[in-house]
Amino acid sequence: MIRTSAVTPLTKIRRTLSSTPGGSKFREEKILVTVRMRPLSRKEQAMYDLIAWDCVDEHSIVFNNPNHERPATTYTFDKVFSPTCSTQKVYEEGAKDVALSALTGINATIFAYGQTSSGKTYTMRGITENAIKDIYEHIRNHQERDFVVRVSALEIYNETVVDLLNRESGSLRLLDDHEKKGTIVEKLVEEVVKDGQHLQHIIRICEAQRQVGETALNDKSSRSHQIIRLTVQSSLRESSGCVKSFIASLNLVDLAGSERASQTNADGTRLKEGSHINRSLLTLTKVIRKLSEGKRSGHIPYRDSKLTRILQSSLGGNARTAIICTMSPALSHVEQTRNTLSFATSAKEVTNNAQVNMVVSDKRLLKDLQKEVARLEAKLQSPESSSSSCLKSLLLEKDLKIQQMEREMEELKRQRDLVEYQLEEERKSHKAQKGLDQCGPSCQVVRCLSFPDEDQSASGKTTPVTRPRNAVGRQAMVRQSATSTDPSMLVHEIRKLEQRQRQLGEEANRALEVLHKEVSSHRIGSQETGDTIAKLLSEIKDMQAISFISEEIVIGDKTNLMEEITRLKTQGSTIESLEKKLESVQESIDQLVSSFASSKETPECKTQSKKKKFLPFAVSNNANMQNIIRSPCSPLSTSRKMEYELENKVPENKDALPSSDTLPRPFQATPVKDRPPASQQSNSVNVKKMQRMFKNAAEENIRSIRAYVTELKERVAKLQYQKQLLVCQVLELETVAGTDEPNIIDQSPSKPWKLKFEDERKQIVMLWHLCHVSLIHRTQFFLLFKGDPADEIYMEVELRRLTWLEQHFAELGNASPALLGDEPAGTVSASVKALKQEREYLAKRVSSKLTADEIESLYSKWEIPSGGKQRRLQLVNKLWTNPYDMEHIKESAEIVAKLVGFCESGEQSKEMFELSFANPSDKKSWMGWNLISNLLNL
Ligand SMILES: Nc1ncnc2c1ncn2[C@@H]1O[C@H](COP(=O)(O)OP(=O)(O)OP(=O)(O)O)[C@@H](O)[C@H]1O
Repeated sequence: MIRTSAVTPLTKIRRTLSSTPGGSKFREEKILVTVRMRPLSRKEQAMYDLIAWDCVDEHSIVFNNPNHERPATTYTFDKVFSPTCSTQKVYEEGAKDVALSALTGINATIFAYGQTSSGKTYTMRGITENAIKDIYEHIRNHQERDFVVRVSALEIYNETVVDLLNRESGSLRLLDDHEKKGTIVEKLVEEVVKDGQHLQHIIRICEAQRQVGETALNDKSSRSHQIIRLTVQSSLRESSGCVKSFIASLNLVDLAGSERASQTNADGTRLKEGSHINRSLLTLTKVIRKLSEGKRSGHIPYRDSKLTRILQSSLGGNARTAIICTMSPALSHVEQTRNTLSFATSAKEVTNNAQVNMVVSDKRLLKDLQKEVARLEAKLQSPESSSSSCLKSLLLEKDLKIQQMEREMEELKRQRDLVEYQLEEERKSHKAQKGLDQCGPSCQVVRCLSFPDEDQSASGKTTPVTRPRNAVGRQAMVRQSATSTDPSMLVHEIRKLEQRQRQLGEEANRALEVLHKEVSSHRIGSQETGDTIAKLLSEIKDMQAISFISEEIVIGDKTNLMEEITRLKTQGSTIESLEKKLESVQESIDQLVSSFASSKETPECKTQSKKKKFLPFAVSNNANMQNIIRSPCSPLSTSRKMEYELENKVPENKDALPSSDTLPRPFQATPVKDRPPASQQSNSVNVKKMQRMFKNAAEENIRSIRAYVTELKERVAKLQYQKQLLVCQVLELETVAGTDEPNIIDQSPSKPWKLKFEDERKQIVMLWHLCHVSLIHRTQFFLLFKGDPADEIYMEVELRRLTWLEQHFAELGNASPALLGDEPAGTVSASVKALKQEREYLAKRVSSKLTADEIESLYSKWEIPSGGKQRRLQLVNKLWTNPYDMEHIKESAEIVAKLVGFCESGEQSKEMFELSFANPSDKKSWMGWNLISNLLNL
């Protein structure tokens, strides 16, 4: 963290223009950067959000760290406007000067930048209104000049440029304007404006045309970037008769706001819009960052987005530019606000090179010429001009007039070239002069245009370093892990997990092969059953193919962790496919079970098929699975519960178990000893009995495979969880390795555990909310970890995992649709969908898990209107919705716990959070196999 200059007097910070000798023909100046903080919104107030920022003076803003762990970060800008500042003041001090440059032939751009709902549209509306008022006042006060004002307006929506004055023209093309080194929007309509009122009217029409949509953060969120361009041309006929015109454009830009899908709850269209918005803002940020580094000559990625292409001349080019960065004061938006302030800090360093755009008005002369010609022609056609002599003289007069005008035009063109030549010469001499200066050219610009304070210049740093929350907040922990964890160990652990993943697939395969043999050798079940098992086999083989890991990769000391992470990231989809395959295997098994069940007619079988309804993973519950499987600790996802519900028989003959060491114990073929000898098959009673016996054995086998697949799913989920942990651990290691900043956190006195626990719990609750984590997972975690000192490691790991997840989601939000495939940011929307399904699942359990009295008292406590529809779902939809209110969280957890039958049970449950990376084979063997082996001991 770097402390930027504190209080700087306005006179110093006003980064004045350098004008050329002999008049202000061109100027080099830095972008004027101001920051406006809006008041807390109603929503933020209702959520008891805290104010995280202080405007300490007119130029500085400081982060109010609620934890008071570190010295506050101060950011300094040309002007900082507190929540009580009026838009009039923002205009006067942050935009007016730049806006009115357009009246003197200098291009100007004013834009608002900031997170969604931070107040960009609100601010730009006021700026535009005030600018229009001042422009027309200026026109009234300068009657000696002729003014022509034209307006055009466009929006960039999902990377498509649309004319707001003529939507019908569809998507507009951008063309390069080589002469002006800018971009032309083809076929963009320009309206000539009559007066201020007319202009306001046109702008209102444009606003109504703009793409606006509702998001969780803003009821009327602008979903596009809007650019209103006013072109002002003013002409003056000088005493010499020469007409000189100034022509310049004023761009009023209201950008769409950067957003996090997790905060806006964006889905479908909104999500797609959001990713386009974020992508073009990312390009804008890159352009600003490059320009701020003084890389004007290097490649600046203007062409990477339509926004930067259109604004090219306003970013480091021929224009004066003012940026108003808008921000929310809320603590919940602190990360986004930091990003905005970081953007603003870079923008401060960008230098523009504005020029006076003077035109010698050929067009005006042509107009005069046309008028004159028209007059003469009219005269020619009049009855008085019928005589030939008159006609001849008129024609002569006309020719003379044309010749005279052509000469005049030539002269004016010559004068224009001369002026341009002089300007070019002035520019060159100005540059040469700067080159002679001891400090060098850039130094002079800095000295004259900006005034960094002594601290900054001494340190050589002017940009406050903003880190991601996790990197700052948990630096101490990272340091610890950095010293205690060997990177190659981590890679090794990752490989071990992957190895285990493959083994699981192989085990499932072997189990199915046994079953297949069983079914075909005893002709149990129908042809369909055999087919289903064959399908299962191929599915599990596919699953193995997916999880195949190249053996060629050698784990050495020098393993490149970043490469490892990249590989793991690309495997994200592999794990997803594995989950899908498991889903499909589960479905096939369910079909198999039902085909067996339907072929049985015995009463005991009926009982079994009834029992099947209570199995947690019946086909009808598959939708819930996706959600549940994401959480490694959901009580419903444990196969144990299912096994308890399976019919269990006491073994009668343990010796009968075949000893195969290639198979997991329970999955042995039906004992040969128990098979009916061929001679006995004539005895119909015995045959029936035997057949029933085998049928039972096969059926139990299928059930056990089902339980096994469930277990597999759970292990895959755990694997994914462990991978997440490893990935973030490796990333943190890399971050720590790549920084040479002093460890600020390490120096601060450590907090008492109780306070730290409360603080971390709040962060975890917030991250659960932001990442749409399963409610069952939240409940279990919340109820299990209550501040015991031994919980510290679990808390840290959960926090890390969630922080990583949140960043991952945010990156998905920034990624281009091309990278994300057909459904952008699929993981975020999948999480939202899964959470919705989980709520529906929980709602279904309300009647069976709570008494009528309990339900009624909950309805009244949670304000569910009587007589309303789907009251159970309404109730569940209210659970876990307010991450700021710990009482609400506690009550929500208690209700969810009742609904899923979760009871707090010490260490064993905690173990489900799988913190150690010990080889899974070192752990207790899976209970399921023992149970199944008992079943086979008929
Ligand atoms: N300075 C302010 N004072 C009072 N209210 C404000 C201020 N700035 C913004 N608001 C209010 O905050 C809400 C969001 O503002 P606005 O729509 O301008 O945000 P935005 O940054 O343009 O959002 P988006 O990027 O989603 O379009 C609006 O209701 C607006 O009236």
